[in-house]
Amino acid sequence: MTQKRILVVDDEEGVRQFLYDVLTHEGYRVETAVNGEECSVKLQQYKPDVVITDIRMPEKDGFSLLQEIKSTGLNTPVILMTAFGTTDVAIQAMKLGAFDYIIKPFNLDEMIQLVRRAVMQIDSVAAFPGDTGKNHSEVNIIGSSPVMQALYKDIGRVADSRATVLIQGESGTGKELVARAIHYNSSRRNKPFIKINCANLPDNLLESELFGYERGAFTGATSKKQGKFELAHHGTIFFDEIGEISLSTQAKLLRAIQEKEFDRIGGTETIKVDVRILAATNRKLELSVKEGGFREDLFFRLNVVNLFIPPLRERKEDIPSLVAHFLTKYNQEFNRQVKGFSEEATRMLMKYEWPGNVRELENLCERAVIMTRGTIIVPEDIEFTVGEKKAAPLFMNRSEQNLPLKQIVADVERQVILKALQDNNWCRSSAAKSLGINRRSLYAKIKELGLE
Ligand SMILES: Nc1ncnc2c1ncn2[C@@H]1O[C@H](COP(=O)(O)OP(=O)(O)OP(=O)(O)O)[C@@H](O)[C@H]1O
Repeated sequence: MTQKRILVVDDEEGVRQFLYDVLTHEGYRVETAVNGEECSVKLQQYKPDVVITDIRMPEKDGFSLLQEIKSTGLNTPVILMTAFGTTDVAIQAMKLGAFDYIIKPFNLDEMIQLVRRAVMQIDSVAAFPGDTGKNHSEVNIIGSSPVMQALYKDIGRVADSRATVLIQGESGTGKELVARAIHYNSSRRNKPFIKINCANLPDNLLESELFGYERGAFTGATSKKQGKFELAHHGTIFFDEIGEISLSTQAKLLRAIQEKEFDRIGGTETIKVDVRILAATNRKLELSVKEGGFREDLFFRLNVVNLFIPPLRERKEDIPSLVAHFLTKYNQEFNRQVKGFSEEATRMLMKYEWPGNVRELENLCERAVIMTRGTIIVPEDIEFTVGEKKAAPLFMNRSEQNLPLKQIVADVERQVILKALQDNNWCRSSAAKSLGINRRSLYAKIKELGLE
């Protein structure tokens, strides 16, 4: 077997030397380059089987190098190294066709395994479309746990394909965020991303939402209406809670997906569309298929690629970065300067099981930013939706703090409204109903209290 050649590119001498020693010891022929320019020259001269390159380098960085290699049609696997494992870097790396990326400081065995895999797959590396545009991701997915890193890689891999993706995960794990990340990292990014929530909509309404209708199609159809399928032309349509649709709508949806065409309700003309389909569910759809509640053929159509987002309790190491992200977000929104959680409060966050996942954590942070008196959030400011610790009634806390009555009332209103919105899945009309006020009053309160 011929000795495989590895080219290591890094502007840091220590890293070059280290990889040189380790990989030579593993039996590879190793060559090094100090920057992207030198690498370009060595690619020609040396024809490496695998390239390992740092991302951040002056002038020509790892991404440019990767693009250069891909644009010449070479199948050489490129392993990117970075000290910053952000979502964007991960998605971009995989999207541009990196074999993999590794976060510094890395573990020796991890790198050796990676190189072995790259060498083994030299001739079968998947070719990725070389989108040279900048990353338009408008989606900030936080979390650097191994499972989330793997997810970013998958997003990068599937983004630019037309493949239908089924995103599975418990409620509040970030399925919609992932759907948006796929759209904004695809070539459809400048076209519409249309979401349709399949839950809570009766059949006829869902169908008219999806396919639109002609004037006079039914009582009340006073003018023609375009459906979401038409509106999403050239873009992406995202079916949230797909597991909730009835068997009869499933049949119509299957036709639209399969044939890429449909009829408006009451219409005679067949409309052709080009849409990318993404769907999400917090149910085990496989189970619904078995039980006869979900069509197997539709399931297979949707489940071309399956992405699973693990619940937050299985990736608690992501909590600190999520908390930091939400504190920044809500400090800005409510013009507060909350610095963080006290030690005890942090312990509570890490101990809790998060049945409502990231959404629950976000709501907790939002509420805590609003409610805390100081700049550090203490256990009293924390209220879990389910379990652990129930905060003392807010009114008691506030009145004991000698605050002006107006502020106490506003704080209480804020808390009660937030809770009602949360309990009603952020549906304002249901929240208004549960609060016993009309929708308009709720809107006015939301505005007045800065909860928009
Ligand atoms: N990894 C993450 N980083 C930052 N924000 C997140 C993350 N995951 C979820 N969120 C936030 O949590 C909230 C819930 O996320 P999202 O709506 O995407 O969840 P979901 O799984 O689609 O929920 P559901 O099943 O209830 O529709 C959103 O406000 C989203 O921005």
